[in-house]
Amino acid sequence: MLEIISGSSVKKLDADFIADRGISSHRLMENAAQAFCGWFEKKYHRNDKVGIFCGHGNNGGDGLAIGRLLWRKGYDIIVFLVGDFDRASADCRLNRELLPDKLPAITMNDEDIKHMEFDLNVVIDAVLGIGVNRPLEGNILHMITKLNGLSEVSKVAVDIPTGLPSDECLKGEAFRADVTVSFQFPKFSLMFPEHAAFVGKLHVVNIGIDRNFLSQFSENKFYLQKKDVVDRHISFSRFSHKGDFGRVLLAGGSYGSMGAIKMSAEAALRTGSGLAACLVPQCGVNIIQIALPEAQVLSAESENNLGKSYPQDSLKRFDAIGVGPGMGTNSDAVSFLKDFFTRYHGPKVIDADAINILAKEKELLNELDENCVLTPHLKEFERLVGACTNHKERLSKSMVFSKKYRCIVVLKGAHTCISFPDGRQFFNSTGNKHMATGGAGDVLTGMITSFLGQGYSVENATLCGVYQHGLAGEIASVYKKRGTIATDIVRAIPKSYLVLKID
Ligand SMILES: NC(=O)C1=CN([C@@H]2O[C@H](COP(=O)(O)OP(=O)(O)OC[C@H]3O[C@@H](n4cnc5c(N)ncnc54)[C@H](OP(=O)(O)O)[C@@H]3O)[C@@H](O)[C@H]2O)[C@H](O)CC1
Ligand SMILES: [K+]
Repeated sequence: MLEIISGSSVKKLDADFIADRGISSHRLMENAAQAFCGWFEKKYHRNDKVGIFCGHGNNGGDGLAIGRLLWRKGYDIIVFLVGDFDRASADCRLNRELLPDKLPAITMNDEDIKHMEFDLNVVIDAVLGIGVNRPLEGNILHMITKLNGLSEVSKVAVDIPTGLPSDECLKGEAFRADVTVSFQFPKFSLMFPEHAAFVGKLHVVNIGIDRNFLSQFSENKFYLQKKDVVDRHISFSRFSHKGDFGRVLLAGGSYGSMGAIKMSAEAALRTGSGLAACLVPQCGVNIIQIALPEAQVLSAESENNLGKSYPQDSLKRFDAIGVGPGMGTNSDAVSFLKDFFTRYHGPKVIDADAINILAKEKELLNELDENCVLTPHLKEFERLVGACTNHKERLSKSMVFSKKYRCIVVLKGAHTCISFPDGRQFFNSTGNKHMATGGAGDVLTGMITSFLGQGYSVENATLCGVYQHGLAGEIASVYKKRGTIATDIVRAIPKSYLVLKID
């Protein structure tokens, strides 16, 4: 499991690692540069014109080493020196000395920055890394603003885009990367949705600091990747029957919002549930039966919203229940939820309007069962806990909430964060902007509910559900791009199993 460690600890981590392994800091920088180049070579051609913008700290040192290595491999490289090289760090200075004489290196003063026309296909940003300690200004600000304005240029940030603090929210300007190649682990602030436009795609390369070593610096924050979920899946045998794959119920829907519960139930079936049923108000019965013939339908007595009268006794048939999608928040829906909380104490996912009801009726929070899963998007979460000034605050409040109510909070968004009551937070690595579409959350509810019904522990169900939902979104959007809709994500769930090599 890849740790996310705060930037303030990285200096100590580097120093301890170097001392422990008896290597030089220059060697570690060389490892970082090699790892970057290994990634770069797979993406870019030797006839691309590559400009590497280097500052005077170790991030600049990385950039200079990258320049040397790529130049040796035959890339067309120009190095631009941006910063105060009289104050260069030791490894930056050494890498500057190691630059081959024939490799052009141009010192940029403010006039050059203003007037220079860049004829480049690729810009590599190695001006500042995690050492940034104030908003950009002067030369560096002008340089970064100019680079951000270049069009039809591929922009790559080394470790972290220049200007982004590693653990805080951005104040001022930063480099807007298409891709950020971060060393060893993603820096915490790369997980913030406010920074998505600066980070671009995130890629993490290994620079040789092993997991065991990193774990000494653990801050209980983890980056959730493919290898972390594969072993969490249950294998079923050829003798498995419908019951083994779990019976789940999705409760919700209201007049005009029946699609939400249909998508949740369909997602549960595509995730592998042996049986999925929908509990809907009367107006939804025919809709669900026609739209999703594989689902059973249970009807509440009321016409347009779930209400207090519904087939209560049938709840015990289900191995897991997802509640909330399309449910509405009127008084009928509130009385349904209150009744449901008193009757069903099995594994459950609480989403959408069920969360909105919790936000309105705060005393209901005390009825939450230990280990229930809440899946708010950012707005729903703030309705629950109050307005937050930024994502860092949201993340800290979601941890506090999870500990207080002993529940699992899935804070949805780019790098969905899953908080567990023991203080661990997992940040998802899958998914993309094309998943920001109505109904995507209903699909996630169906998937997590399905895994709970299949007998996964709540931890495994949540981590597998979030990871695979993002993966299905990536698969769905390969050709559909911004035309991707939630049912495309549902249809891509089977293929996500193929990618994970799970049958
Ligand atoms: N394990 C790893 O991840 C490794 C990372 N490496 C790389 O090292 C950088 C971090 O290097 P560091 O030297 O600590 O920091 P920076 O390169 O980011 O630069 C720090 C210098 O920048 C000055 N500074 C800070 N803020 C500003 C600003 N807004 N404007 C101008 N200058 C600024 C600061 O000096 P001051 O005295 O002026 O405050 C520093 O001199 C990491 O990101 C990786 O890329 C290693 O290569 C290997 C291991
Ligand atoms: K950088």
